[in-house]
Amino acid sequence: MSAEQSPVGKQPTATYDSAFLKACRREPVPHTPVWFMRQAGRSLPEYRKVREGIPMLESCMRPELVAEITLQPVRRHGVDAAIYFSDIVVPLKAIGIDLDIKPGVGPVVEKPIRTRADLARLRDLTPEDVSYVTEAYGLLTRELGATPLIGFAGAPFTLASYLVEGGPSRNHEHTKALMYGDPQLWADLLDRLADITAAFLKVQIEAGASAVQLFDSWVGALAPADYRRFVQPASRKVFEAVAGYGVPRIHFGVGTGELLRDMGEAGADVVGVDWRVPLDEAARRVGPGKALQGNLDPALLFSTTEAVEARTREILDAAAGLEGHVFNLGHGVLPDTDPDALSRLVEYVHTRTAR
Ligand SMILES: Cc1c2[nH]c(c1CCC(=O)O)Cc1[nH]c(c(CCC(=O)O)c1C)Cc1[nH]c(c(CCC(=O)O)c1C)Cc1[nH]c(c(C)c1CCC(=O)O)C2
Repeated sequence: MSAEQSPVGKQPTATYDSAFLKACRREPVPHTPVWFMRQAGRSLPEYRKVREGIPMLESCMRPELVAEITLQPVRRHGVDAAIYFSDIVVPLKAIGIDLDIKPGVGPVVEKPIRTRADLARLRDLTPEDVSYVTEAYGLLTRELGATPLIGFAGAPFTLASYLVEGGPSRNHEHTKALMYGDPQLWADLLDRLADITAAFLKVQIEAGASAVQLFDSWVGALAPADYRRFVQPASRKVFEAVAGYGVPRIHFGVGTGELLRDMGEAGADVVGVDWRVPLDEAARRVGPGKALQGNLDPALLFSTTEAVEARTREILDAAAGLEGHVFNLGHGVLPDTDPDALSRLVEYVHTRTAR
């Protein structure tokens, strides 16, 4: 399929032919593409500077600021893709859920969603609710040239966890109580969230996202049979809703070694892997027809350059037989990471894999 025939029709041929999108499509690449989850913000001093005095959610609603923060890691590290600067709770805020992102804590929901009556608070998302997103994508696609821009959303389970718990949770007790105790209400909640998430991804693709990643960060808390029964139908609904656009769909979660096949089967083209499962083993678990993304332990970046490079070589060796590989960390960049360690890593992967 050529760029001109691309169902989205907006992305330039050079973007379509980028190493990142080729790897996602399992085509031959000039070098292994690299980007980092949570590359925008967090460890960069230039990020802290532009964010000074501006609350997180407010910064997500200012198109010029969003564009600047999204571009910072591309300029600094030379990564092969940009990820749109936002947060997984932005679409929930946009439909009027009373939540905030507390520094050092994460998303906090004033009145958690736990009853059937609460479901009514989850109304449909329209493009007008997130017009600032469309505007920021417009600025970004002009600036980025051939560098693809990844759109993203939180998956229904991970969003439900924040909504039901009222904030970050280690054990997801309220979430699981609802899931096992009232399976019909749970299914209806996840279905609502699937519609909101799908609508939010559509806005991003129509505004110029070249790929999308669905973050199910906390779904590793579930056993495979429960994942298939309680979560997979909603995640599948999201992936199916955007299938027609033809942009690669990436799916990622932490601690999901036992769920990799099921998460792929939910409808992903690329399966994200954390550092607990080697990529060759992950490929056996996922099965044919999908690319993999991963999987350097983000904490390793606090070690020596030699240690980072030795482990990176092991990852690239394990990935050598894959149909497609996008190099990434096994979870997001940690806030105290030395930005130079990230730049060196990009350079190292590019040099090692140049063909
Ligand atoms: C679970 C999750 C969240 N948000 C996100 C996930 C999935 C990825 C993952 O598993 O890490 C996704 C996310 N959040 C943010 C991005 C930006 C784009 C990127 O660089 O990847 C992305 C992709 C910005 C952010 N999201 C948040 C910040 C920090 C807010 C601040 O600066 O005050 C940023 C830059 C806040 C946030 N938002 C969330 C948490 C747990 C926290 C607090 C912890 C933290 O500080 O990182 C929820």
